Amino acid sequence: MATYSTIPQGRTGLGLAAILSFAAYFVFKRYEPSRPAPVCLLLIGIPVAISLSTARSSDALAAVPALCLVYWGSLAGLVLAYRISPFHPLARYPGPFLCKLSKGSLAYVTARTGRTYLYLHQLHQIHGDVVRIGPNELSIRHKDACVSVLGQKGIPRGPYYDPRIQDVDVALDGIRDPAVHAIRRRPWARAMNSASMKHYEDLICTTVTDLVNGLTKRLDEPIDIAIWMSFYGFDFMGRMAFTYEYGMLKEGRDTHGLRKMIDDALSEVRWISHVPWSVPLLKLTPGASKNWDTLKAAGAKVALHRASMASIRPDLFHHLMDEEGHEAVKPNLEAVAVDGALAIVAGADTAATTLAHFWYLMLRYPQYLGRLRGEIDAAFALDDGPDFTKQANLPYLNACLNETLRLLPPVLAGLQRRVERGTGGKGVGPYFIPEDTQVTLVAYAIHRSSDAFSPLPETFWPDRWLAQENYTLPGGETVPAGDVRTSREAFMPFSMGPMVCAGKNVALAEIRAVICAMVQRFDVAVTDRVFLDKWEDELQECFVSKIGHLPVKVESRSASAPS
Ligand code: HEM
Repeated sequence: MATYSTIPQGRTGLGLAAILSFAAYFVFKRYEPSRPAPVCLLLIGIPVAISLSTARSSDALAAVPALCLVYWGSLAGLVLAYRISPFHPLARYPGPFLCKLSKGSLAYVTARTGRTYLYLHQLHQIHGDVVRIGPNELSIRHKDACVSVLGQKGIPRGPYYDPRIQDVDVALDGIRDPAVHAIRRRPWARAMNSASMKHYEDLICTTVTDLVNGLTKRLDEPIDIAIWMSFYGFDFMGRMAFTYEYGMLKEGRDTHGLRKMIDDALSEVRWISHVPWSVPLLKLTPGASKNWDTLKAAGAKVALHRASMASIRPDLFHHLMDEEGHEAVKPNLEAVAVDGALAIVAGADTAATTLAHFWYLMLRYPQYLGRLRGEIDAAFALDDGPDFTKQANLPYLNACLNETLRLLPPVLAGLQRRVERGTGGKGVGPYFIPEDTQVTLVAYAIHRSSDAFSPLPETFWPDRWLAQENYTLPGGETVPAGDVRTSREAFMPFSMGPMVCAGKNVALAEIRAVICAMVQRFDVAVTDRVFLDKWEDELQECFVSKIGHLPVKVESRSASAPS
């Protein structure tokens, strides 16, 4: 019996499919279509059209599978062969074979383990400062790359940010076009000016008092300090962003289930930034982004609640809604609601993670706490309210905080930029990056590179941030200043340049205030060292971090405390 491939029209059809797959390949390469309509047209429309036009009408349907197989097979073959060929512009860079073939490989690592930051760090240890982590993507660890990639004259965001494009509007952190981003960033700049900061400082004081009261009520009881730090982060952000009371510190529990909601939502979609073209498929799959939708709705609900109130005081919402009328075009509420949800995740979660990491490191290396406590005691009497300027200038406090953010930055990996087509390429540190290439900077790996931070780049050693003539290493050995390298230009926990964290100053102020208040009043003792041992093993990356539990006992500060 004649099959489709043995009849003359069939052979014509298969030949046509192979030829048109070449054409489709060039269309994909040149225009990178990502919308469902053109993608479906190119992937399904063409083989179906060939079968309809070449098969006898009675065979047309039966011919579709054979044509699709030939068409897709030759298209995939072309794409993969080019990606590993010596003609590819990134051919000379080392990296895992599967990563060169597809970003699906990194998406898989992220989905399965959440430890992409560690995987990329290890790749850099094997291959050096530049690793090919995708068909068109390089991860660069060189200390001089950060400013050229992220700085004022840096590179626009890459497709990693595309999944953040929401149904209604895109949050600030998902905007890739630098001009559009600059417009949307203006209200954030007003929201973070010095007048606004004064207002937030009052809110920090109130929230720190709630934290101290909450902990005082639970003295000597086992508590999870990581959870308490997130109560603080959420209570503060609720007040600061929306004049909203989450009331977690007062009640001593996650009143809105936010911690779990964020963990579930971000774990569910963490892989998707590596394969942003799959967003439309995800949207078509019922329940695939259920937790993410729940989180968005929770953020929007608080924003809409705030919208129902009059302009009462200069919270973040007041600026984002432009209640003072600075902008010619009034912002729409949906966009502000999306930015509000962003503020809760980007603001509350990151600050809480930093504080949890700080306590983990202090419990693991208690030798540093005494010196920190001595500095804080000398600067403030216990009853003094927080002096934000003084706190910002305490050298050892800032050294401990920087060292925490260096070793365990809340955004562990994932700052991606793209050298756009038509730019002719870009010099990044000592490298030339061809156009059409994505560049990823992994804070976790850069911060642990010995070119940027030495000696002991993997060790918690706050002294590296202090200006000294001689340094005593953790092991007791003394080294001259010339042997200590601390590359501030490679320190990027908040990113840098035009897309630097919009809440950096407020985050630092709220974190320092908590550390000062707690270190002066309490001793924190770990109840089970197993949790200290597990802490870094349980750390996962979901753009922000997913952290574990840290059970401790908080005690009233004893006279015998180290000082
Ligand atoms: C320790 C705490 C924090 C850390 C480590 C942190 C870190 C970061 C990082 C790495 C980015 C990505 C920038 C990029 O894509 O290049 C970012 C963006 C952002 N952060 Fe933070 N953040 C913190 C706290 C906060 C707080 C408290 C707020 C709000 C009050 C906030 C609001 C934002 C916003 C709005 C963006 C998007 C900026 C833009 O696209 O222009 N962050 N943050």
